[in-house]
Parts: sequence; C-alpha cells; structure tokens
Amino acid sequence: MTELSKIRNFSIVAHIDHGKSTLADRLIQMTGTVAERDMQEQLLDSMDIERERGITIKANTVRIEYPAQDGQTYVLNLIDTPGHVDFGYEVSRSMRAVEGSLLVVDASQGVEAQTLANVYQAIEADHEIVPVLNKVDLPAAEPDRVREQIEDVIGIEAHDAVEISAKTGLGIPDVLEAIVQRLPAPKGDRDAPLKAMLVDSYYDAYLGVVVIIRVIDGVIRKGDRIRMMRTGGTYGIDRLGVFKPAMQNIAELGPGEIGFLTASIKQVRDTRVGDTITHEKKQCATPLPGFKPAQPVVFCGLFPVDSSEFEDLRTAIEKLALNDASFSYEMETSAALGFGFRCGFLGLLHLEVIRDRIEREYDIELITTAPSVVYHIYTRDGAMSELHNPADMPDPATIDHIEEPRIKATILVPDEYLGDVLKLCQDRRGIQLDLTYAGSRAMAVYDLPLNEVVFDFYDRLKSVTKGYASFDYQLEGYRQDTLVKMQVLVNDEPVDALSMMVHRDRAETRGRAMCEKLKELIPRHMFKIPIQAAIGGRVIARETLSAMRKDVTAKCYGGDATRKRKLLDKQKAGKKKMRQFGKVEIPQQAFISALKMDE
Ligand SMILES: Nc1nc2c(ncn2[C@@H]2O[C@H](COP(=O)(O)OP(=O)(O)OP(=O)(O)O)[C@@H](O)[C@H]2O)c(=O)[nH]1
Repeated sequence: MTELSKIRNFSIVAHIDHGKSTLADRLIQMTGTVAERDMQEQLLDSMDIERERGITIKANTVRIEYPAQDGQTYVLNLIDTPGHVDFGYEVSRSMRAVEGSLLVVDASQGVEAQTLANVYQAIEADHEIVPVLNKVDLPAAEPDRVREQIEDVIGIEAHDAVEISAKTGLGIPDVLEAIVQRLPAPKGDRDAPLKAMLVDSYYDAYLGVVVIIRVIDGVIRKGDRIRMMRTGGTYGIDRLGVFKPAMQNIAELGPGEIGFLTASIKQVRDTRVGDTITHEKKQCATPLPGFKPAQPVVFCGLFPVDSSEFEDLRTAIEKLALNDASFSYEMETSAALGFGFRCGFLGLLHLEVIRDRIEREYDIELITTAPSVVYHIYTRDGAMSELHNPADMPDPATIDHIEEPRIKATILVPDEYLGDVLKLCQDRRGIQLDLTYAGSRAMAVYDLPLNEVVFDFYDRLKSVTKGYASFDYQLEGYRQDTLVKMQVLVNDEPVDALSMMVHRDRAETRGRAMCEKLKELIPRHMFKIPIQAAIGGRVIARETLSAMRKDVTAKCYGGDATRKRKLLDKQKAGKKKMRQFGKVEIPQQAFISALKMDE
C-alpha cells in the first residue's frame, strides 16, 4: 500500500487530436513503465475501433512509478477519460476519482469547445489544473497567444503552463515534476470502513467483468466480500491489481489508490459507473453522491437487411449489451422492415459505434430507422408517458401536450463563419443564450431542441464552417412545444418506419422533401402510386409516382429470348433488395435515404 503523500491521481483533459494519447504514451514510456519493445502506439486506446476512429471510448487507467527530483518515488495514477460529448456522465465520474488534471491544448490550434466542456467538469470536481501547451515543435505553434487565450476564455492561471512536444518528448520531465509538485495528494482514512468508487468496468473474455475502482477510505483486499451499494450486488474478490499498463496483481489497495478487481461478476450491466463499493459486513455510512444510472437519449430501430439474419442480430446485440450498460434494446416489429430491435444510445456517436461494430464484427448489414429522442407525452387525464418510437404515439385526441428534450450547445467558431452558424442554429429552432468573442473567434451558446441536433446538425455545422467549428452539448431538460407526428403513406398505407416527430411549423417542408425523395427512390409499378405525408388524418404533402406504361419486356419484341430472360433475371435480383408493402415494393435504400434528408 502506498502512503497518501506519495500518490498523485490525475486525468488529462484535451480536445480531440490535441495530443492526449501521445502525451499519455510518453509519460508511460519515460518512466519505464513498459519496456521500449512493448511500446505500442497509443497504449491507452485499447479497442481497434477506437484506434481507427481516433477516439477514446471507455475510461482506462495506468499506474506510473516516478522517481522525482526530491529523491522520493511517487505513484502517479492516470485515468484516461472518454473524449466525446456522448460520454459526459462517465467523464464526470472519472473526474471525481482524481484530484487534478493536465489541460492539454494544442499550441497551434488553441482552445476548442470540447476543451471547455471538459475543463469545466474538472473545475466542478475541484481539480488543481496544470495547463500544458503541446505541439510546440510545430512552426505554427503560438504558445504565448494560447496561454493568454486559456486565461481569457477558461479563466485559469496559465503563465506557468508547461510547454511540450509529446511527439519529440520535449518537456515531458517538466510535466512529471509538475504533477508531483502542483497536484495535491489524495486524502482518505485507512481505518474507516471501505468506501471505493466504481470508476469503470469492461468485459474480458478470460477474467469476466473487470471493475476499475478508486479507494476513498479503508482498505480492500483479495478475498474480501464486497457490496455494491446502489445495485445491491454482493461478491467475493477473486483478484485485485493495478494496470502498469499490463495487469499486475496486488494484495491490497488503500486510500487514494486506483486499481481493478474481478469477482465473478457476469455482466457489465451489474456494475454501474459511479456506484459505491463497500464491505458486505462492515459497510460505510453513506454512498458517494452524484450517482446516475445511464440514460439513453437517442433511440432508433436496427433491422437486418436480410431478414434471415435476425437471430444473428439478436446474438450480436446481446453480446454488445453485456459490455455496455448504457446501451438498451428491445425487440421491435415493423410492417415495412420485419423483425428488429429498438435500441437506445447515449448519443449519435454511440449509435454509430454500435452500428459499426455489428456490421464489422458480426458481419450483419443493417437498416437504421430515423433516430428519435425521447418525448414526454402528457395525456388529458394528467398522466405522462415516455415516447421512444413515433410509431407508438397515442391517439392525438387523448394528448394534452408534448414536451421535448432541449440541450445547451457551445459552439466555437472563427469570426468569418459566425453568420452561417447563427443561421443554422436559428433554422434549428435555437435560442441564443450568449455570444462572446475571444481573439478572432466567437463562442455562441444556444438552447436547442435535441431533436434538431441528432439528425445532421454536426455534419451541417462542419460543412458551413469548413470544419473549423467545434461543438459540445449537454442536456438541459424538457420543454413544451407544438410537436406532431408526421406519417408517410405509400399507396394509402402508412409506413411506420418512416414516421417521425416534427415541429408543427416545419412539418410541411419536411413532408414535401420526404415525398419528393421517395418519389425518386421507389421504382414505378404497373399502377399509379400516391406518396403522401400526413399529420393525423390531414395530408400536408403529396407526390404521385406515375404508372409504368408497358411491361418492361414488351420492348424486346418477339424472338430474342435470351435478352428477355436476362431482363427478367435482373428484375428478380433487384426484387431481393425490396420490401413488399401492400401492393408496393419499396427498396431498402429508400428507408435510409429518405431519413437522411437534407433540408
Ligand atoms: N507535431 C506534433 N504532433 C503531435 C504532438 N502530439 C501529438 N501529435 C499528433 O497529433 C495527432 C493527435 O494526437 P493524439 O495523441 O492521438 O490526440 P488525442 O488528443 O489523444 O486524440 P483522441 O484520442 O482522438 O482524443 C497525432 O497525429 C499525433 O501524432 C506534438 O507534440 N507535435
């Protein structure tokens, strides 16, 4: 067990690509935590998908032993936090598990929106913050300007920011000294009942669920019986250890220490980030504050393109859910798409990651229906229910009012693109909360409906600002608005998978765009097909797909049998990718394209 005064726990706060992983790797390498030959690029981002997409999804930790200039050896525990807005709650928990942060800012780029969001979490967790200016090797680096910017925009002292190049290794010893000298040692009581925070967990094929913990008070030992205070589960500890970054067993962990345990826990779902771990017998008096069960905010249907792969999809989803407590699912049937699952995600990135993994790791092609947020439906009898799927909307006559989730979005953008950004936010029913300038950049804070953001807001923002804007958001709560369910009818039959919730004022535009798109996507039939968008019983947009004049084979007059054959075969192959809907066949592609509607 390590003495409290010799421990420093910290996280690294940075915007994507500012060099968090490179710096972490350097710290590990420079302290000899791993032998040079074992050094693999970006040790902390362990999953392939993370590496490919260049994002950090799950929190991870490493214990570094550092002989400091004062002659003492310190234990430095780094907790790597997820870098994306979707994982905000997990970031906030990891932050509570450490006492300080390195704020890494790319000296050639400056402060970005995500830097702000994460640094505010660190400030909220009472962290001591050491600013680190990275990439000073780049000719475009302007450390002095960025130092000023940190002081102006974030409002923390930055004159003693450490200048480094994580790439060349310049300044890394200064970072290590700053961690020891400027970050506080943890506090804790060795003799108090055990109180540890569940920081993160993951599934390991050999060990089962591995739980990452931070001990606050007391001592945890191998063989102890523990209780998770929020979920109520009790377990016997099989294995206790630390990450260096490879797993190393250890007999006990005391106050201030960070490590892992395994305890024959079957699924990640049984471990909730933010839960308090104590001894089964001698329990601590109160659990840690701020615990929040994971709450999916974006829902969509996932259906196999090939309906015979439904069981494979079920297996894939069950396996992924075992390892991800924030991903929820239930079976869903759609008249148009057959059997599938309604799934809940923390945000769009989370959705994309899961979808990618199903397609790649399980080789199942998927159809994704329109992502939808969760609405609160208040019926006339005063009851409130959550609506996860527009298809389940109750009879409008019974509804008193509907509330939708709103977010607070922070956008940082160079001045020249500000006009376009403001227009985009306005178009998405945004309410401006704040607009400030820092140097040549503006920071706009908007209250926006989550529904208007989940579709393609981020893509639009990137395209109107040529990629220069950065964006971050957090959920703010629910507000009433005039929301309606828009249905799509093809040949007078409603197609549920295309239903969506829209604001009343925008329904016509959306409806028209949807009908036009479907007219292009649905092939002609032998009869005329009306395509309509409707609210309740009222049609708000309509297109008509005219009938095919003749049999396609008619033009192959008479004799040429092979040609006729070929044409029929081609038609048949095309049909496989269609879904029969009433008398109409709708191609799979239509579901995807019609939902990815640009305005
Ligand atoms: N020139 C230069 N490039 C650097 C430096 N540090 C990191 N980079 C490069 O910047 C890019 C992003 O670095 P990462 O360490 O992956 O950034 P990150 O913040 O961990 O990014 P995420 O994992 O996506 O959050 C990589 O191509 C690095 O090689 C530096 O000091 N100088």
